[in-house]
Amino acid sequence: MKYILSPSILAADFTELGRQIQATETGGAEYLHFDVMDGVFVPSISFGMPVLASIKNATKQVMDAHLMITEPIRYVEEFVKAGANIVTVHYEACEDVKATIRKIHECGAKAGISICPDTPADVLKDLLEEVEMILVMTVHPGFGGQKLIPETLEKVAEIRQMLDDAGLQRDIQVDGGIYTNNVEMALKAGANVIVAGSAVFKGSPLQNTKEFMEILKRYE
Ligand SMILES: O=C(CO)[C@@H](O)[C@H](O)COP(=O)(O)O
Repeated sequence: MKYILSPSILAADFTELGRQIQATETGGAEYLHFDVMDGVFVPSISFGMPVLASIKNATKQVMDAHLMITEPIRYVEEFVKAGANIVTVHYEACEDVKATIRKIHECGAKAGISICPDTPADVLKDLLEEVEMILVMTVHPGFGGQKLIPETLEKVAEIRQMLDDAGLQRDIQVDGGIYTNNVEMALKAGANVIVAGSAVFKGSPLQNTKEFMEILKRYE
């Protein structure tokens, strides 16, 4: 299994964005995470397609868009056009989850499905085969800089078991409150794609990325 770091630019210094993204790429982060918030599904508003479009040609990283928006099917095509290679939508935000996943694939992107901390893992049972990635939120979505909720990692283990039982190889992403001092808890539970915002962008993004990558390499 591949272990990947996906730095969330939500925590970046936007006056230094290009340089900071470059630093994470140099440090070994293969993905770049975009936390898109609409002020409806989550209480905060972040950024949208123009930000992805302006970054698209500035990095070779896989553009990993996490849509924390209501009825994301409405915007899938625009996010893929703006450069998203992976589009992750929330189970709780979709009226028709399967149609939304289909739309992502029709647009040419990989599909991820995400669940909030209070949503049980078994809602995903019929969806695991349909997606390339499952995102288990380790904080309540809406803001960066929160503390990881340890119980969410039990769901990571449960989903990895469900995947193994079904003979499926899928990525499991975790997002929220992940630092170098707790990332191994997530890796041991079965996650292999790590989102980190504050832990990467506060201080030196290059050094922080390298520290994460050293840990991830031990699990390869
Ligand atoms: O997606 C969200 C919140 O909705 C965040 O969890 C960020 O993507 C990660 O932020 P840190 O907790 O790493 O600062």
